[in-house]
Amino acid sequence: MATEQQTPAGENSPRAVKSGVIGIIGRPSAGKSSLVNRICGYKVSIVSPYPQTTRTRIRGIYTEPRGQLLFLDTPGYHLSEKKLNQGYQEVVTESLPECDALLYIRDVTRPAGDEEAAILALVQNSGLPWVAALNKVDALTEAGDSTRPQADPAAASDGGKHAGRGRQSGGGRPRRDSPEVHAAKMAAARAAAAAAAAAPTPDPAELGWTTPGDHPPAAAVSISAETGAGVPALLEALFSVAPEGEPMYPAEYYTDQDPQFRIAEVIREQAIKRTSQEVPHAIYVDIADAEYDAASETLSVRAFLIVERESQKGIVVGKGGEKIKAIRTGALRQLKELFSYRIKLDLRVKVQPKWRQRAGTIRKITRGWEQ
Ligand SMILES: Nc1nc2c(ncn2[C@@H]2O[C@H](COP(=O)(O)OP(=O)(O)OP(=O)(O)O)[C@@H](O)[C@H]2O)c(=O)[nH]1
Repeated sequence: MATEQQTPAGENSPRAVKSGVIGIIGRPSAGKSSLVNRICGYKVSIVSPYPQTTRTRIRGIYTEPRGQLLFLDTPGYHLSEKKLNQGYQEVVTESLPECDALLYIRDVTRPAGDEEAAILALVQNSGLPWVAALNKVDALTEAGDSTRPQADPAAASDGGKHAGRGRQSGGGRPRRDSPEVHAAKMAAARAAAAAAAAAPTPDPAELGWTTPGDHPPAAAVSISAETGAGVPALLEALFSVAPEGEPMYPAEYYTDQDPQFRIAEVIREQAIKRTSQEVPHAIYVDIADAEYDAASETLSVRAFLIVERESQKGIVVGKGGEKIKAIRTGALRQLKELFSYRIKLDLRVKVQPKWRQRAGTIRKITRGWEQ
């Protein structure tokens, strides 16, 4: 199967001098997924308002002339407040053998409580080199300091998750732009993202950050995953702690997930977004087959949206098939941005009672872990 679309950084196809696995650690909602998506420039983690959406530990890969960074985006949704310390311990312990360095992300808009102290202690006790990112400085700006960089309202509306990519705006049926308009919009978005990234951020000391403990970070950088401010300085720090080495993946990869898994995730995200609250956890996507035709550069995919009950099927199919059509169209729009080749999608809904209790099915939907 063909590889996924090149990242802007991948166009340079550099000879990497640094190659590091960076474990991202931080409280739930600190902005871990937003930052990985911002750095990698493409959607890596799926985003939804429902908890426990992230079923797998998803990696983002960033390649540029300085080298390659592989990010482990640790899911935090499922950790109850009570179990938080224990949960993080497990995440850190599981991740440690794979990591060369840690990136600790702190949300500066939330007061640091015991949980933050516990996470920070784990990071320090890991013995690994680490970098601190003080995130969401744009929110402080919005609170009243006009000397600080303002959030880009366009980026703010989607949490920066679609950075640098053209998006449809407004309600109603989205219109497709002509190639010229699309190119102009992409160029404007890239320029805006570059300006935002270069915007000054406050000194961490101004935010009340003091170097903690006896294993301090290699650097502390204030950033906004949403606007991109401070992200170049953060990358500089991450490359400084990454070991020298050959790249782990080809430069054009931005995730090591299997394309079929990514397609399934995109379809699932669309289904979650477009169905009512009781359905999301009852949905999984099975890719029945996927065949690539090199001549037409087309991947033909047959996929099933699987639900547990007939009533759920009715919801997912919608009146006159409206809902499933919208899910399919929405998924195709996303996939077009993620893959360099064309994707044909045959999408159907199937009832499979109690699929959540079947070991084989569970293995299938969590296979992102096993790659
Ligand atoms: N204002 C502002 N909001 C941000 C920023 N980064 C992330 N957010 C918002 O914070 C919320 C949580 O962001 P995520 O990226 O999902 O956080 P996470 O750490 O991956 O969350 P878990 O997966 O639950 O651990 C979302 O609503 C984001 O839009 C930022 O730099 N500024």
